[in-house]
Amino acid sequence: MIKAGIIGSTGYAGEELVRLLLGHKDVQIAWYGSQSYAGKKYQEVYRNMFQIVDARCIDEDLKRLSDEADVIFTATPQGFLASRLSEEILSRTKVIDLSADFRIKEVSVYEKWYQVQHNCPQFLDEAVYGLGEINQEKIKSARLIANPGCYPTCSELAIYPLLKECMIDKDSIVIDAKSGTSGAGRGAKLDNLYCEVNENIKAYNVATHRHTPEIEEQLSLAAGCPVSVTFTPHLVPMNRGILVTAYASLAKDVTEDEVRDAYERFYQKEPFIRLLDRGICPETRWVRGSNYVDLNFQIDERTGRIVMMGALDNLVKGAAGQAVQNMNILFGLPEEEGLTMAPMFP
Ligand SMILES: NC(=O)C1=CN([C@@H]2O[C@H](COP(=O)(O)OP(=O)(O)OC[C@H]3O[C@@H](n4cnc5c(N)ncnc54)[C@H](OP(=O)(O)O)[C@@H]3O)[C@@H](O)[C@H]2O)C=CC1
Ligand SMILES: CC(=O)N[C@@H](CCC(=O)OP(=O)(O)O)C(=O)O
Repeated sequence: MIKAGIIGSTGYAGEELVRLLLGHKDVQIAWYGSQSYAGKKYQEVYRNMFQIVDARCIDEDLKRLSDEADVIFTATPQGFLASRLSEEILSRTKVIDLSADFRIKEVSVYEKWYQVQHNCPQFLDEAVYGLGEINQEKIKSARLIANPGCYPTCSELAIYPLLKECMIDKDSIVIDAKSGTSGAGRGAKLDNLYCEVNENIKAYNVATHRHTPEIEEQLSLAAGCPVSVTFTPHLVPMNRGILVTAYASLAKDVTEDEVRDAYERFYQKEPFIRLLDRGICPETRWVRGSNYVDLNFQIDERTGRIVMMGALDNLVKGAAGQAVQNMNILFGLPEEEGLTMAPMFP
């Protein structure tokens, strides 16, 4: 049995981790970390866990907790892990971080976009970007995994094969993305009140969203040279889900079959990527509660552009599901273990 500890178990991403790990046959949750609910029963924080989880939340030092877990998930705000990680911790346990602390290799880029000081730059080189579809081999032997962001996961998976195959002009990429409100976490914020979100859709953090450098770094690795993108997120009135619609100019004459071949070649062995049938657009409702990413594309012959589309559940493939997928790869388990649930509907 793998003993797992969760710091930030009371947040939305943390709770989704709890839900998934409870259904994982090779995992036992060793402790439920929380600052504000320390001493309280987890089932009192999340009533869906009534008669399922009897444990109380604990607020303990990460170093001490690392003795009691084979893997620690940190589902905590930006800066938390980077201010506590040490060689001692990494020599005792694997760490899968759901925050952005170790996703971006350049400290100055991280500090500029996240507006926090990075307190642990010595582990940035070692951290592996946990996108299993692209970095599976590196993940296998990692000690520290930087779980990708929700928007970046969807954007990168939709665009990656076509950039890698030089089918699109790297300077022409525009990403329009939409997210449900759980993407903003459980903490009380004015912008996320029912009346602010319901019956509304808005763009936010236009040209300044902190996921931009993460997407650019990963797409640059695919292209083999610097790539910059225009990334615009939108908040939509639903609980879960991310929809990406990305546009780029075609770099050469390609047919629909050639583009489809590229996606199929890249993702043929990937259990969580579903390339939809021709003409079917991804929809968030068809992936909800699952670790699937639905992808498709459409060539616009008239403008010489291609539209690349993706949908995922931000709390599953965009956060906790991807973290469990990474844990499976790290511990040599089948990648799908504990993640084979079908999407829920309605
Ligand atoms: N929501 C999403 O869709 C996604 C989230 N993420 C990332 O996952 C992380 C968690 O996000 P999310 O669950 O949405 O956020 P929430 O605000 O819902 O939860 C944050 C969690 O962090 C804990 N926490 C806050 N401050 C501290 C602290 N100083 N020390 C220890 N624990 C602390 C809180 O615990 P408590 O209050 O009990 O102490 C809570 O459990 C973030 O880094 C986020 O960016 C990544 C991808 C998608
Ligand atoms: C709707 C909403 O507010 N979404 C969040 C998603 C951020 C997130 O999940 O944080 P990571 O950087 O750890 O991926 C946002 O736009 O900030």
